[in-house]
Amino acid sequence: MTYPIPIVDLEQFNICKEPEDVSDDVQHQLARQIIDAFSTIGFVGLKNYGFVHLQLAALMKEAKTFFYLPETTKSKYPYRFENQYDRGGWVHLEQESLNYLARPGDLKETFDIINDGKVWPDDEVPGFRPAANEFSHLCWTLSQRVLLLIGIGLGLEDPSFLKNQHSKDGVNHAQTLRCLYYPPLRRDTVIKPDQTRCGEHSDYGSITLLFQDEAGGLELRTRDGEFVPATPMDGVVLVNVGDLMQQWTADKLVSTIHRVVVPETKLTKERMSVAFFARADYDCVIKCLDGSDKYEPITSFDHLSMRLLAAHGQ
Ligand SMILES: O=C(O)CCC(=O)C(=O)O
Ligand SMILES: [Fe+2]
Repeated sequence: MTYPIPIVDLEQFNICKEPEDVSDDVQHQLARQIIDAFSTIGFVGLKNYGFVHLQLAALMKEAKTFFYLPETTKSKYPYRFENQYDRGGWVHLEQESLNYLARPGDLKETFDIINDGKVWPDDEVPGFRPAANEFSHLCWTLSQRVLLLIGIGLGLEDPSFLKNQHSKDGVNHAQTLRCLYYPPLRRDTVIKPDQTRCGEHSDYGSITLLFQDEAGGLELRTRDGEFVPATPMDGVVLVNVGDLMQQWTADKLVSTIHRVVVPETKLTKERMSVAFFARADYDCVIKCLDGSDKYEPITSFDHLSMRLLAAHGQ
């Protein structure tokens, strides 16, 4: 089977290059490729995007050190969603169902980081915070590049409009870095009906950058309704459209359902991934860019709150 996701080479416009040094032709060509992918399958694979896997390996190592800690230690850092300024932390196994129609919960643990988090396991894993902050910064920079290409590709009057709604910091910034750990399953583990590593869902925000290790298991649903594997490729980051971007573009760009299945073999292999969710600033009102009223305007914060509460069974 051919790989279901188009791969785009970002070498000429990677994050080490200044946009003003890159010709309009190159930018428009890349923008077209991104829009083609985002308006059909909803995912693109980027290679040569400008940072190496050293930083990813460093973050995964620190995150694993955290996930390997005893439950009693990890529960000192529980996931909270108090308000827009105070959320993040550790989600335990089976706590969250990304497919919120299916309970029981997903066979995964996560650690979410927002606003440099208030909750950090600095005593136990001192290298986690610096590795995550460095990685988050690189991801934000890359997400800005992709948002600029979307603005160019959509022919917006101000091509920077979308990227300028995604601040790096400040009270309204909403970017989240999530480390996901899928523990090994024992041969005698009872997997409950409908239970999987990560339930089928579409992402909530604007775009997601997804870095996977080599374990595999990610699948996405094509327009024919069939799930196909999105096997990890060395040096490729997957970028996909979230629901709020679909709404913003009045369905020109599409968010695609995906999931992580329990492998049929190698059950005892662990899996790790890192997702960076680029979300519009909390106070940004999302109104259809084409001027239509296809969707009611909603703030980025209201949309996110609704989706997070559903995933946590509330
Ligand atoms: O772990 C993965 O590969 C997918 C995670 C995911 O889809 C998500 O967190 O939204
Ligand atoms: Fe996802």
